[in-house]
Amino acid sequence: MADEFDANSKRFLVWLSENGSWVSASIDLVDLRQRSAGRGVVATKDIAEDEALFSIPRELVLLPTNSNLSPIIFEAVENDPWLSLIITMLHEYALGPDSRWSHYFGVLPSSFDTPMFWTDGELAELQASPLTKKLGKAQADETFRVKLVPIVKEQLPTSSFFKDDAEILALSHRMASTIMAYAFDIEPPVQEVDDEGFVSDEDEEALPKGMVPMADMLNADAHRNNARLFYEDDKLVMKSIQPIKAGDEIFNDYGELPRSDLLRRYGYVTSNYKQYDVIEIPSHTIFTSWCELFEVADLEERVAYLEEHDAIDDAFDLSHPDPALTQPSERFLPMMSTELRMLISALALSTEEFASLKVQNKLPKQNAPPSKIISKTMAEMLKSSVNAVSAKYSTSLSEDRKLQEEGVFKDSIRKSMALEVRVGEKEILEVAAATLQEIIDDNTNQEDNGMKDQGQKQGEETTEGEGKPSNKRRKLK
Ligand SMILES: C[S@@+](CC[C@H](N)C(=O)[O-])C[C@H]1O[C@@H](n2cnc3c(N)ncnc32)[C@H](O)[C@@H]1O
Repeated sequence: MADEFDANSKRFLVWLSENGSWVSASIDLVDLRQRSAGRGVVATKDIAEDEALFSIPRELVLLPTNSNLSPIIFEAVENDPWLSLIITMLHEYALGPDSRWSHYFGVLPSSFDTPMFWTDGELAELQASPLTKKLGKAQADETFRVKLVPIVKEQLPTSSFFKDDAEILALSHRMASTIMAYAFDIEPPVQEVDDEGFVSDEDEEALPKGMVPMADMLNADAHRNNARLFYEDDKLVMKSIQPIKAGDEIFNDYGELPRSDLLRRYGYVTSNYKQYDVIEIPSHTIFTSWCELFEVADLEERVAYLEEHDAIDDAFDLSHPDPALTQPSERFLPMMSTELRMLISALALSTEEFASLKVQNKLPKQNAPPSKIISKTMAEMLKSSVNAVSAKYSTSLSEDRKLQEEGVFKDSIRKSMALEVRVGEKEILEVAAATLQEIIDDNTNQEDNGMKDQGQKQGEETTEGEGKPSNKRRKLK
């Protein structure tokens, strides 16, 4: 097996050089399967910053416009970058040895560890991770069945290669997953930029997706990024962005992805991405917590107003706190997205304040000090939401940590990755709940002291016991 793996790597490198590419003698394509990383690129000599590592001519990029397929085929999918590239890859794959890219296919994967391909038992180990709702398998099946299958059968010159619809569907998933983990957005030779040197979002969205041989052999590992792809007129050049020592692996940048996204898109996780982890708090959970804790007569009106101002998402991310900060409110603030801050600020307004905001057609100000931005009221509501999300997982963080220590999933890379993802999410939930409790306990918050006095005047309690939302609701001023 090792022989075939190595032979495919060698054939691929020969193919590159025979087709106008250049690969530096200071790097090598190596076998990293021992640490479950497939192939990777390493430095064989010390490399200076800004040194070219390899260059690939633009014609060698596996791209719809570089194939010999008619543009009419791509118009049938409205030139969608994903679908166009899937069609191109299906066609080139079907051509077999007659494809210009056949030796490239020899180093591309035929199976994946992304959750899209997991069994129900493996998926169950993700428990309540929001990742389970993002896989979109049924939707992808539907798109492939409705849009791709008819094109492949009726318009591809290689249609006879495909045995039946099921094979087209399976290969479409394989190509889509390859694109997800390997493709690049291919910048054109000349790109229009605005006065400040930025490409417009529309132009960026419209970029075609393409498979860049060799550039996609680079693995990634959060802060270990030491190379980057540069788009030149006639070629794409990978360059070092810092000095690299002989023997070190060369890493591209896949972005600041939470481990759940790393798993969904690339089928692997490493603890180096822990810093980017997030947990989603669904907006309906926030509204439910709010209504359970407080009387908000005009919740629907507030939600409608915020929706009108595009300030409501289906869910809001919570990320890791800034441990360097000492005040709980200061620490918690960076955990919240601006959108979540906006939402809770708007919900916490009194009826009069909200009415005035509406008259001014504005959203709540976000420039108050942290202790004002996260009042006790908000902390109670957020903590109740965080607890509701935690309760959806079937095991606790300490139980999961024990499972990790015992290595219960050591024979299943997929289950152990699921465990790592859910542990990361539970860690954020735990730290969020603890920090929010600190804010609640912080009696220096003038605003909440005022509200508590008022609440007591009405003969109502605030909260019952440690972290439990009161079942007696409190009026918001
Ligand atoms: C762009 S490809 C990189 C080349 C890939 N290793 C190969 O053998 O084809 C992306 C894939 O590489 C793997 N990968 C990337 N970085 C990794 C890492 N730090 N650890 C383990 N696997 C990694 C994942 O399977 C991912 O889907």
